[in-house]
Amino acid sequence: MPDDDLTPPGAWTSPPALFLDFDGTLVAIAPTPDAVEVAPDLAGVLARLRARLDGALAIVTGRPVAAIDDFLAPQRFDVAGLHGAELRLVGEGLRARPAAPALRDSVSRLRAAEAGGLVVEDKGRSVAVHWRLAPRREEMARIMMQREAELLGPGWRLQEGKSVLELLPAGASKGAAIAGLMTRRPYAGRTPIFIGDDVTDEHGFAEVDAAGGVSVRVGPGESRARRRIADPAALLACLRRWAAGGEPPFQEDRPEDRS
Ligand SMILES: O=P(O)(O)OC[C@H]1O[C@H](O[C@H]2O[C@H](CO)[C@@H](O)[C@H](O)[C@H]2O)[C@H](O)[C@@H](O)[C@@H]1O
Repeated sequence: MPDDDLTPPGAWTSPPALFLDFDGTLVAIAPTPDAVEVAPDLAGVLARLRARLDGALAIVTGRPVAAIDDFLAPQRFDVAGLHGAELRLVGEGLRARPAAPALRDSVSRLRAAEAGGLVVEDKGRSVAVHWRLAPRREEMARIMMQREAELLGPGWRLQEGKSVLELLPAGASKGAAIAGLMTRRPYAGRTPIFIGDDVTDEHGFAEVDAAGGVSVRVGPGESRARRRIADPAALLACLRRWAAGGEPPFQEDRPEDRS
């Protein structure tokens, strides 16, 4: 995206609501899903930031809510999981449609075909096949997942990601998840900021742009996001400053906010 498309949004007209992706955004990409390294102060920084934002901070992720709870323990955050197919607000129970028995059959078939470094990630209400450790198996993974999508039918969709393809309930998207949260307290009436790094985050960028908010892409690559930040380490440094009482980032077109 050329620099002249990085339109400075100007000062916010209302206080911000912060929506954060997890993998590739709050933690660096790792070889496998369970190998990510969470900075020891990440959960504390997010908790302090949430207090500064009067509670208006949520994680919007492809991970299950339970995985985010584990990574950020003992803190609990509002989490839209599985690209929006799950929602759990702090102090409330998990909201999600019932797990689909047909997906169990898909997981079994995918596991039976799991070979040569492909990783099948069973997320309960969705399933992902990763080829990061076996790039030459990408085509095989795509064929397997396309077949499962056809078997499951129109209630399901495929989601592209970084060296991964996921099967999700068709209505789930990060844009819909952010739109839903923006109708609730304490998010309603605020300026939404969404920070993410991947194809699935483009739905979220579109949603916050349409709502007059701020879309921020972490790292390089084509994106509709209007702002850039170099990598998860740069973002964490920025969130630390904000949580510690510094000026909110992404209000002006500041060079340090861009890669
Ligand atoms: O929406 P996100 O929070 O960014 O989650 C998207 C997917 O992230 C994970 O996979 C990605 O990160 C892994 C760990 O770095 C990496 O090994 C993999 O190649 C990436 O695709 C996670 O495993 C998925 O469940 C999430 O949907």
